[in-house]
Amino acid sequence: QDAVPGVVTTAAAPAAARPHVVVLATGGTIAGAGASAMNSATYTAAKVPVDKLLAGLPELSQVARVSGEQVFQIASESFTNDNLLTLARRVSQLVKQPDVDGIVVTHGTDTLAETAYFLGLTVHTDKPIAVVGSMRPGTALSADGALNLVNAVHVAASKDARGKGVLVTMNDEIQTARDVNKDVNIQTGAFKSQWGPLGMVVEGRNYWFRAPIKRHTQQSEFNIDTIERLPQVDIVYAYGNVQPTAVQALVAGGAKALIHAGTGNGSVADRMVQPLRDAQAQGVMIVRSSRVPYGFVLRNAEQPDDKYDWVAAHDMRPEKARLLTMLALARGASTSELQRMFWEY
Ligand SMILES: NC(=O)C[C@H](N)C(=O)O
Repeated sequence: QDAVPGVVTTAAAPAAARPHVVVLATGGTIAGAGASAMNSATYTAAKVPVDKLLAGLPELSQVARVSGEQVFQIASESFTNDNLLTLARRVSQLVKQPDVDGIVVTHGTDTLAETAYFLGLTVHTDKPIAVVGSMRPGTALSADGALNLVNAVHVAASKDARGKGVLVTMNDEIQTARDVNKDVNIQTGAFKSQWGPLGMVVEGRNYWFRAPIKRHTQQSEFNIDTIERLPQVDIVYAYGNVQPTAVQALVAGGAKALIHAGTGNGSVADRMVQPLRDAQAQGVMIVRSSRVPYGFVLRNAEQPDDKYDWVAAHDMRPEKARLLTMLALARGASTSELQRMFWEY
């Protein structure tokens, strides 16, 4: 292939010189199987073991030396904090090995963006980490997992992906873990970022158009190697006629912080303000995010954050705000430190 400035392909390298990529499999639809080829949405996730997934893709050997590890075999809606810690610790161990050049994590798409963001916040490396899933099981017509996985291995094997943090490779796009979210619950073009993808991966070449600006991996103040536990942080959802029942139950259940998924610009219903302040009086940090997927929550707009000592989650979706807040609390961060983190990560 002709050289293209800023573009790297690994496809032509001799076998011994090919980069070593470890595929850590966690389950999801990319390891799913349905009853018939017509079942694109009705199937069982987390069925196919990683060895079988890799054996079904001889194309991978053109891209990298690939080894697989089955870390979990679960649908990603069932991911827990313990799963996050176990996975991040394994990634952190592997990236320290000189014989490992990049990591791929195969994952269900439901919480893929959360795990990818968590890895980007906690694993210190400049080696590429590509998180990938599929919207259709491998048994379906036009299954998307095979190409998504080949693309992920290619990105993880690429020198030009180094230092860009954790990347998500779905539907030929390369997205930064921080910005990407699952925004469509059916269809292969499900992952979107309101700030746009970083680039595309097409036929074994990466095409980059931008780079992440926020702190991640090597510049992160969080480090999985020193995190023992994650404190309980929960989410309360806003809607018409909302009542304080959920807030009170979550506080009673031991929440150390609550992410309020408000309406509009992180708005809080008048009858919810006092219950949230009562929770705060019991030591629970309050973070204002929004159930609206795009835009961002402005500090002191809609609610007086300075006066109440509340934190604005900026453009973080509630579920990602939960992850940053857990990591902040694990470090004993104050509300002003957590606010700084929302601007920086
Ligand atoms: N497409 C998928 O992977 C969805 C599945 N529920 C999962 O997250 O495991």
